[in-house]
Amino acid sequence: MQPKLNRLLRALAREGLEVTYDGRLYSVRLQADANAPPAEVLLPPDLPVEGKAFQQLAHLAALRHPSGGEVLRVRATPDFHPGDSGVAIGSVLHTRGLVVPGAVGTDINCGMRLHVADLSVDDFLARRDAFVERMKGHYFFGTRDVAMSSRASTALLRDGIPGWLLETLDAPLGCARAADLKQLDAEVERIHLGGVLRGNPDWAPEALTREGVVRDAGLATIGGGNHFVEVQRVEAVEDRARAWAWGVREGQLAFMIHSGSRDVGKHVGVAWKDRARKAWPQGAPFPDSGILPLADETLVSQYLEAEATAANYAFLNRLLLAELLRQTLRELFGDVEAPLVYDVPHNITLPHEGGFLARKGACPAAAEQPVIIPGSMGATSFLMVGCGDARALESASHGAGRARSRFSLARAGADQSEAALGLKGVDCISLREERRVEEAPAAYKPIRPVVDSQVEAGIVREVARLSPLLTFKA
Ligand SMILES: Nc1nc2c(ncn2[C@@H]2O[C@H](COP(=O)(O)O)[C@@H](O)[C@H]2O)c(=O)[nH]1
Ligand SMILES: [Mn+2]
Ligand SMILES: [Mn+2]
Repeated sequence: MQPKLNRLLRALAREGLEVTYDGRLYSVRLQADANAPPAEVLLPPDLPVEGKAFQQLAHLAALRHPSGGEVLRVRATPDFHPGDSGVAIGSVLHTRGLVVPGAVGTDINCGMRLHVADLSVDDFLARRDAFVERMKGHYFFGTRDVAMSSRASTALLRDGIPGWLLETLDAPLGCARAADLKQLDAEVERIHLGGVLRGNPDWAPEALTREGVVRDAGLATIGGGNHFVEVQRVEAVEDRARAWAWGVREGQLAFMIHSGSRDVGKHVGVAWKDRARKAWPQGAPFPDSGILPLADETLVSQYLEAEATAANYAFLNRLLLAELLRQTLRELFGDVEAPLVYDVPHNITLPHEGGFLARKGACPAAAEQPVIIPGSMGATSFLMVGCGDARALESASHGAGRARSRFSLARAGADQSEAALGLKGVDCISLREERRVEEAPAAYKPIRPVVDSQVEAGIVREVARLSPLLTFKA
């Protein structure tokens, strides 16, 4: 065993974790809790890991509620790294009789959306500057028009994209032309879960359902940090039959969108963190991790409804980010279609085998399902297909995963040269200069071993590779 790995295992043991590693899969448990199910992490030996992420995962597996319910299994994907709110990114949690709002967090239904367009890179680059200026207007300067009626907004929060479409087809309100809405209708089946979870507008900020026209709750905005909209080229196709069926061909332009539920997710996530604390049985000690499950049946179903409400909002947020892009393509390049390949959430709780599966930064990877795995703004991204691997809880990584913190990259004295940050040739469009540094390719793990380890484990298969041309970061 490598000395570095030995050191890590010894350090984890000193911190109270029981850890084994077979060169592929870690098994982690709190020494103090032999009854908790061991959490598994799929991680090749050459990828960086932080002890803190193992701590967070072991605590997640050891969660219990005094009134009952249980954690059945915990698994983590190879993009696994520590999370800011106590739950490691890449965690997948299978429970029965309880749900854990913190295991999804506040960016409910953060997810990836992929479109392709029959436009050559040369034609696109010839008008790159005009494209960038228009998209900056849409994404950064709020010149967009995404107002919608409170009726449409209420329908969205309750019935997702199909509900929103039904209302909007009657009264488009400038956010999409009637012809575009027909296309959106045809594309609903390429949104995970058909773009709908059963929500309830009462859980959303009040301004969204008040009579009149809703103008802003972060709708059609990318959001900060590692969220992005990226123009890519379909570099290579590995599975030609499947790519063909999904409308993907080598040489096409692609558009990848990474964003979530903006103000609505925050509203729901923060409110339920508070509720979980208030609902914790009096006198019972709080878990060391500070992560609180809900076990009361009514609270569980109310939380899931609130989460669904925010998830519906996120589906529309990504859809509108894509609509602004398609509109701009048409303005600049004529009748270019940019059909949807797939839209998939990676922060969400869904029913699973009589219980619940909460993913925080993990992509659903059921058999035959498209899986989107971005690398970084300087690395390859992947379109994969899921294999439905039960051991991996039908989940794949949702990216490469952070290897270095924003702080370590941006701190005074850090080498911020293009070469050190991997920024050579990267076209990053942002109003904040610090984003280029914080989000540089060097911030992320190498994507190849992340993807290969999952192919070898039978979790996903490769369909196509996408290389970045330019990336919008807010
Ligand atoms: N293709 C790009 N991928 C990127 C970029 N910035 C981040 N990333 C990848 O996305 C995931 C997102 O992680 P999340 O935890 O915020 O959901 C991350 O692990 C990176 O691999 C980018 O600009 N382009
Ligand atoms: Mn997010
Ligand atoms: Mn995300």
